[in-house]
Amino acid sequence: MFATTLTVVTLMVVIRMYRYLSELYSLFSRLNIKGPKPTWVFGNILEFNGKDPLQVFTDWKLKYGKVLGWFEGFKPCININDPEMAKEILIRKFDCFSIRSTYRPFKYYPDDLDLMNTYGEHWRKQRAVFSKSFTPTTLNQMLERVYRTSSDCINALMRDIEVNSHDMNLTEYAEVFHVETICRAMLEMDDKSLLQHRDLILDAARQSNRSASAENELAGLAKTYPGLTPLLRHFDTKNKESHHRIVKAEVNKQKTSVLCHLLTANVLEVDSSNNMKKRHLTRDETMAHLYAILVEAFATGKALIEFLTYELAMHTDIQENVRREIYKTLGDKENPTYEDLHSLKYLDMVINETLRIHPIAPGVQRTCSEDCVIDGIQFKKGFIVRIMTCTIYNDPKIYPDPEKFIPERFSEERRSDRHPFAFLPFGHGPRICPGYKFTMAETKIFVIKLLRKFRVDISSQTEIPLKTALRPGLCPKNEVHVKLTSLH
Ligand code: HEM
Repeated sequence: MFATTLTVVTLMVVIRMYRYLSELYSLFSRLNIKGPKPTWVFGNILEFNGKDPLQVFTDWKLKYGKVLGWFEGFKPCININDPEMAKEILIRKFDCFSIRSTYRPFKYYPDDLDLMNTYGEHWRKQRAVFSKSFTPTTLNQMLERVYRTSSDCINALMRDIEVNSHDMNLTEYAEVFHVETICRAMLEMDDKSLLQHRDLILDAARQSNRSASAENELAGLAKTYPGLTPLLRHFDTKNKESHHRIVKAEVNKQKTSVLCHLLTANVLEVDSSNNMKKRHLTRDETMAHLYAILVEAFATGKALIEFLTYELAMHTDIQENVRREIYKTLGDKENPTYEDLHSLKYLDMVINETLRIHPIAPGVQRTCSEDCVIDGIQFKKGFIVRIMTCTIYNDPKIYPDPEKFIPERFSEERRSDRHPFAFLPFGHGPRICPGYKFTMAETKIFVIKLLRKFRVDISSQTEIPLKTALRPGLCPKNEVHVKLTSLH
């Protein structure tokens, strides 16, 4: 009797599973959305084995067009390879796509409260507070502290070039420059606190990005099968430990900029009697924002400096144009203001071209929160939607000779000929990266200081072409080496 019941139950489970899976994996053909054929349980993830994921996305675009559907394990995903559709999703239909799907599978409290991971009313209120940390006035105050850090970095390079026969491992300096910039400029840490906390912060940022890296099989498994995350997170030990260390660390609460703003800002809320009341951010909300700044800003900003310096070394004529613009626009002014930095138009173009060729954020991700139709395509609640900036950037119809480094593509004239959503290095719409003005300013300061002191060339150790990895943003896979020669 028991054996018969067991057989019947097993059979029913198998039939249900079969029905569920055949319905799931035929979803896109029923919706008339083209895409690679999925295999059961794995979906299309096996196609990434041993390949560059961005190349796989490009190949799919060439084969299936501007919108395609595929499966990450059991999760239905749609890739958007078209600027107009990107605009619909990020702006016009924002209410259906306001949720960001996570790309850091292992999160620890209070990360759930940061901007990356929240949505709805909570996100809207926190975002309003966070954005106010980056007004022109606060940016100018922060930049003063970036100058100090960049001067320290350039002095260290000056000191070390003799020892290293001019071949420099730029990655080491970019990492330290970047973490010190965040600590000094955004958290207004003094030298003593910096000495005390720098390594802790550096370790937390490294571990968080390592944990979410495409090279980490544990993260891959958790992203593909989110149901396994509670089990898998037990193995994410280094990231968890460094996260807890930093969340518990006491930060200087008296004199800080972004931190000070977050500590004193108010959010408006409706209380139980339906009255509006103001309240400060909780300690955990503040900590969540600070942690997000550290890990988001760290890897992206460091990668931008590495990619940019590599391109300047590869194209010394462009480097010379940038140097000329710096002297022509700023003269000998050591510490230009935020507005001065804005007038370096050619440098802007060089940075933008760097972000096009090396898309640090190769996609902008959303989860569809309600069924909707765009351009005849049916988006169902729960779909993961990725706007594939990388496939738009290497489309020869949008960017002719896409493999060539041509800053002039970003002149105002040439930009106005293109779709405004053909370039989205920091996303777009209400969820656009709140740190982009700071990043652009910080990167420009680094370049100004670097090019005033050194000529940058490739060295015998420069990897050409540069190999890249997704950790979780696009970054150089190995250390970036360049040759520096003092100009004085
Ligand atoms: C090269 C540097 C950077 C790149 C390429 C970059 C890129 C991006 C992108 C593509 C998004 C998603 C936007 C969207 O969904 O529409 C984003 C969001 C975000 N970024 Fe950045 N970012 C950079 C630097 C920074 C810095 C310096 C900070 C720190 C202040 C930061 C903090 C954030 C936060 C908190 C969000 C979430 C915003 C929200 O959902 O409301 N990022 N970033």
